[in-house]
Amino acid sequence: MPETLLTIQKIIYNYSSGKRALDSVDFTVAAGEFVALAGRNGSGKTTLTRLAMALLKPTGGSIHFQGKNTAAMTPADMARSIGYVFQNPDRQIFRETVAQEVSYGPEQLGFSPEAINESVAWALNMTGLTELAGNFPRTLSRGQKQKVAIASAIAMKPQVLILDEPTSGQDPWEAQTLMELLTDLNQQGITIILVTHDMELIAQYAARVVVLEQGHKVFDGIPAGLFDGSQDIGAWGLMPPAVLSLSQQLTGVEANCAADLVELLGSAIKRRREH
Ligand SMILES: Nc1ncnc2c1ncn2[C@@H]1O[C@H](COP(=O)(O)OP(=O)(O)OP(=O)(O)O)[C@@H](O)[C@H]1O
Repeated sequence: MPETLLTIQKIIYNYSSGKRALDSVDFTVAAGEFVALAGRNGSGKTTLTRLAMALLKPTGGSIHFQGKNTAAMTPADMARSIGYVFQNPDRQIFRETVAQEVSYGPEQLGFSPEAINESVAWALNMTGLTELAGNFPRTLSRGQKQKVAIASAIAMKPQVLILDEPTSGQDPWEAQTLMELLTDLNQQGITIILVTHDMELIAQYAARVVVLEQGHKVFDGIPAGLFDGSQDIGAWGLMPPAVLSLSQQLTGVEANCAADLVELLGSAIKRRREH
């Protein structure tokens, strides 16, 4: 059985305004998972990930990483285990070249010069940025900047990567390339926690989805279980992916993505011709 990496137990978080953003949420993540964290605006997703990174301290409950209580840990401590990619890549890009940007984290963590070179080369290669190593990051496209942010996070060799809406503001092509990158990273053993509103991405890429609603966890299971009609997802501000609704109507079978729908329709047409 895969090792449990992150264990969030009965977490409560109140902002200083008195707003209770999370109320008794349990959330565990095992090594190698690809989990989506969904929920309407203000449901508590960012608060939960910021707690996991020790950027916030819980009002109640506990957070353990690999069995160790993180109460006394700082964001810098957590950065060794969990990489965080912000929604807006401009928030975390400030060095002169892509390579310098990506080497910043490993330098801060005290990697040896050899280890820095090795991890930067690996991270640039994984994200397809090797050719752009000498470029000025701010002149890159939004999708490329997002990849620089991901390269910077994975160069620290974290076990878990948390991404907050990484495809927002990207065209469908960039979004798909980015999701394929996350799938590759997951296959290389990096655990992925993806914060997203995008149900199409959840259906196509995530193995598990956790839904928050007004600071409560209301669903934790496989994406198909979220979209099979057994849950009142409209009450949580969610809509099933269009491709899934369409495939149910046209073929009576659920397709997770457009490619699956094309295949299902192709076989349905073939069967009809044969009869
Ligand atoms: N700094 C803050 N001070 C007071 N309340 C806050 C603060 N940050 C967030 N909140 C409130 O806490 C609740 C949860 O916010 P959070 O940002 O975690 O939600 P979210 O699901 O990430 O939303 P979004 O999808 O819009 O990013 C919301 O009601 C929000 O208004």
